Parts: sequence; structure tokens; C-alpha cells
Amino acid sequence: MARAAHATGEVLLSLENISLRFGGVKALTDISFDIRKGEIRAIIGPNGAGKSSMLNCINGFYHPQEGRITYKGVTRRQMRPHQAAEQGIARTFQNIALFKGMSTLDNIMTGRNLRMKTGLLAQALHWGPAQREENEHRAFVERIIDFLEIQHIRKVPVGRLPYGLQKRVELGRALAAEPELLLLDEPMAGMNLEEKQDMCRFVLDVNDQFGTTICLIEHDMGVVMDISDRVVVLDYGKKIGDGTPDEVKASPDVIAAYLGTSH
Ligand SMILES: Nc1ncnc2c1ncn2[C@@H]1O[C@H](COP(=O)(O)OP(=O)(O)OP(=O)(O)O)[C@@H](O)[C@H]1O
Repeated sequence: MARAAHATGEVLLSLENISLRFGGVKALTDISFDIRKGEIRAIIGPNGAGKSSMLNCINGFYHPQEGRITYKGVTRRQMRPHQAAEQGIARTFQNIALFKGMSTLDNIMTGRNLRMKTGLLAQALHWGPAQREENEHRAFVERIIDFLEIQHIRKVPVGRLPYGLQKRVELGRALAAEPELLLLDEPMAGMNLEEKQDMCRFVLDVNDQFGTTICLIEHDMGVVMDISDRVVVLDYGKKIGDGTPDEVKASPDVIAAYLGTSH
């Protein structure tokens, strides 16, 4: 699928000369790339290449020792994850981070908290304005549930759901924040073929229908090459490739470091 036309938008996020160390371990060394508005941008690379560290820098979990991160034209100083979330950056995790005992609906509602204006006390007491606001948020969450085709599990505790559906609920929780930039850490990991196809369709639909910019880490090369506009390739914390799927696939450095492995 030729998606490169999407990749001509303005720059939403730019990373310049990012270096991140943990003691003596160089997780990222002098990495620069950007994410354009409206595109699907993939980060690939072998195990330990620095992909998750990169996402963690983007959403404020990690603070690189060197380099600059500019989001929507503003170069940030040190930033916390909740500030990234307030600015419209949401993410899912490699290991599902849901409340296992809570229903699908309630889990997705937690993604909505950031947008709730009334205080916790008012919400707990179901006071007039709080009740009205909660109804609006619930309606929004129901739309996400419809969109992700998970009506049948809206009341089921997520711990009882198969893995593929839990991943879908986690996507729903991230979407509930109405993100401008959605970071997906291995959204298809551990899925069977059918679950992967479903997830691919939802990722593409989120991008198309909501205009959400997406940056994803994914090991399945078929998926990456099919759905991404542009791909950045990391190896041992360094950037070794950056371009359209076709450009990356043809790069000798990438073939040697990544595609040539059994990964
Ligand atoms: N919090 C941390 N403390 C110490 N070292 C870390 C930390 N986070 C990452 N690292 C190290 O940084 C390097 C990059 O790890 P990272 O998890 O970013 O790679 P990855 O490409 O996401 O790997 P994988 O595909 O296995 O998830 C590794 O050597 C890892 O051990």
C-alpha cells in the first residue's frame, strides 16, 4: 500500500541529537528524526536497539542527557508524562497496562480522566454538573467502543479477555484521551494473524478517520512495511536508516543489521 502521500505534512515533533545513558549503558546516541502531522511513523530495530527508550523520551518518562525535543513548535524543557498527556501525547505499552479487575468500559473511562473538569468530590457525589459531564464522557467512550467493535465485552473485566482484545481495549484507553500523537509500543506483539489484521485495520482507521498522528514500535516487518509512511531504524542505540518502507528495505545497513537477522 502506498502511503507516502501522508508524509508530506508539517513537522509535529522533532528530535535532535538525542543521547540517553543509563550509567555506562548508552541507550541512545545522537538520534535525530521527526514525525510529521498525520503520518504513521514506525521505529524498528533488533532487541535492545533503543526503541522503547525513544518512546519514553517522547512522552517524558526518560529525560535524555543531550539533545532537543520540539513538539508543536515548542522546544521542551524537562517534561513529565502527565504534561505530555496534557499536550495530546498518549501511549500504549509493550506489556498491557490495564486494570485487570475493571470492565472494558471503566478501563477506557480512565483514559478520559485528563479531560474531566469537575473535581473528584463532585464526581463521587454525582452532583449536577459532574453528572452531566460524566454523561458526555461516557457517550464519547461508547463511540470508541463502537469504533473498536468491542460492544460485546463492554462489561467484562479485562483480565478475563483474550490477549488480542486486551490490546484493543488498551488502544481504546489511549484514544479516550483524544490524542494528537499516539505512541504504540508493539501493538501487535503476541497476536495471532487474525488479531494482527484487525489491529492493523484499527490503526489505519484511527489515522484516517481521526487524523491522529501515530508513532509505533513493531517487530512484524510485514505490518511495518504495510502500514507505515516512514520508518526509522535503530541499532545499538544509533540511527542506521530513515525513509519510506521501500527506501529502508533497500538499505544495505538495515539489511545487514536487522532484516538479515531472524528477528
Ligand atoms: N531504565 C533503564 N535502566 C537501565 N538500562 C535501560 C533502561 N531502559 C533501557 N535500558 C537499556 O537501554 C538499551 C535499550 O533498551 P530499549 O528497551 O530501549 O530497547 P528496545 O529496542 O525497545 O528493545 P526490545 O525490542 O527488546 O523491547 C538496553 O541496553 C537496555 O538494557
